[in-house]
Amino acid sequence: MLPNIDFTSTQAYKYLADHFIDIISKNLKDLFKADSERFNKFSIQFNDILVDYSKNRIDDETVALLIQLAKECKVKEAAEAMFSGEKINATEGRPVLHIALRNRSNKPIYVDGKDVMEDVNRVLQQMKTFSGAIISGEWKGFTGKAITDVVNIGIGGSDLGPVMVTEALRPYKNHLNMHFVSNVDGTHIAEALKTLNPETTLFLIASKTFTTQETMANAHSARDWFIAGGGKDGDVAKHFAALSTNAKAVEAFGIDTKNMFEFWDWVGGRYSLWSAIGLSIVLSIGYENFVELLTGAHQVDQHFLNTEFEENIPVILGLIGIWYNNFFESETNAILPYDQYMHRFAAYFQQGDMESNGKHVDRNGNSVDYSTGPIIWGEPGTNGQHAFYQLIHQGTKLIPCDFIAPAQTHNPLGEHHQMLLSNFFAQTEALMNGKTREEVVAELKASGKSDAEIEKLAPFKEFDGNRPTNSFLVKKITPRTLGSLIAMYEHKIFVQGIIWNIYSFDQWGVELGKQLAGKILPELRTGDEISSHDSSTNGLINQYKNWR
Ligand SMILES: O=P(O)(O)OC[C@H]1O[C@H](O)[C@@H](O)[C@@H](O)[C@@H]1O
Repeated sequence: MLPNIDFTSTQAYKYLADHFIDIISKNLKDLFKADSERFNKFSIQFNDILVDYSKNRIDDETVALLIQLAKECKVKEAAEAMFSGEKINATEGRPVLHIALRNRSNKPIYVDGKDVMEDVNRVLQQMKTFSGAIISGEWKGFTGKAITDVVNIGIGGSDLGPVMVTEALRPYKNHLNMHFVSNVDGTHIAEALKTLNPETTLFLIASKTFTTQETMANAHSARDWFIAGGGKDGDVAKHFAALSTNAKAVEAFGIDTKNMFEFWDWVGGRYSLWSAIGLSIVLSIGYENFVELLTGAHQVDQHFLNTEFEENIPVILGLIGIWYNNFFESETNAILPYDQYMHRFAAYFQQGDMESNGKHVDRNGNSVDYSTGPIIWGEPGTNGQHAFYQLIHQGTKLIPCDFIAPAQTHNPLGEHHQMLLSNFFAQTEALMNGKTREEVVAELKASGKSDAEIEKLAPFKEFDGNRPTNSFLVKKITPRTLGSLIAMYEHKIFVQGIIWNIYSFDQWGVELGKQLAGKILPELRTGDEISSHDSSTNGLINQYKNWR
């Protein structure tokens, strides 16, 4: 059972509310000046990842009170409930066990009396054998040629994780060309198929439920293309595999269940890249590297479960997020990787975080009167600097930012990497220090401006600073460090969901739109004028019919 505590009625929350008044008047710059140990105190190194959270609007007391909050909200007990296979996803009646998928210790984890590790290891072995045959070229297509291209057809959790990881780990990839098709917009699959040859293409139909409209439509179009390209029904087994929890639907689609890579209802879609859904990752970087990814995540799982809160990265990150969300009332959180290969990292955690904690009903079924999950967004640096950083530096909104950068690049090229990292360090420093009126004036004077000009310009060139950031300095982006980074964010989201007293592992909010689209589709099939909706929806549908 998960704890069920209103965090706003805890002692710690009350103390934090008082303490907040004290903190808002403090400037980060001064906090650094006042404490030479600040960086040492507020940074944690975990293997090859250094997490520096010292540039946050916190002091010793803030951290102590936030930790008290986590304790009062029984975060540790909740983590233990998750790790031991309790059905903590109560609205779906399921355990939450992505940690089992990367449980490299193989310590048994029981669900309804059965050790799930047997199933996990069986499917991992199946992925190893299959990927080995495809990568080596031993597996032949219907005309006897080896596979050259792999198309993962899936959406949401069955797409974003595999895309993010295969992109982030491109330096580890083999000769296979990877393609990802998610959107039901026919353009997505049409463009992907343009360059492909049915004789050498393998499709992975990735869907936990195997009922998702977008994925099924794309899968059927892929199958039609395959048949039109000379494949026979009997050849489908050589070119289609399914990654799913729904064996019946896989069979009904015509995919041999021998080519089905199973996972289980205790794996949430947005936490599934560690499962059979990761087959495209395995095909792209090889099984050994996939195991490294799992290992990196497993190490963080152990860290999260066993480390005191003071040194516990996901707990600290989660608490700092709550500090901004519920006291500073910041609404968003930017994720800014200074690594081109990580360009889908923010998109991945848009689903990871917003689908998990974008909930306004607490675990008692009541509407909450406090703010929950933040809006997650971001783009890789330095591109973001030339687009939206203006608002982060000088806008009216407080935007806590996560900066992520590798110390070593996979592409040493002249001074590129040093330039990139100089921007990373400079941005976090600038956001903290800002630029005072005196500094602006001195600079303008030095450039020869008149006093009148200086007076006019100075307000626009001033930066308040005091803008918070977390810095993640990673020795190098490898399968292992990436696995660790992802797991840190996953558990951060967990910590926050526990404190907000919401259910982080269901996603009822995606249902309504799906249901309505299901009702509207038949209306679009006819030429009749539609009048069954509100006037806006009717008007749009009828104009669409006029124009199509
Ligand atoms: O893997 P599936 O079943 O196709 O679901 C794909 C996606 O569908 C919905 O949008 C949600 O339930 C997501 O969490 C899920 O990732």
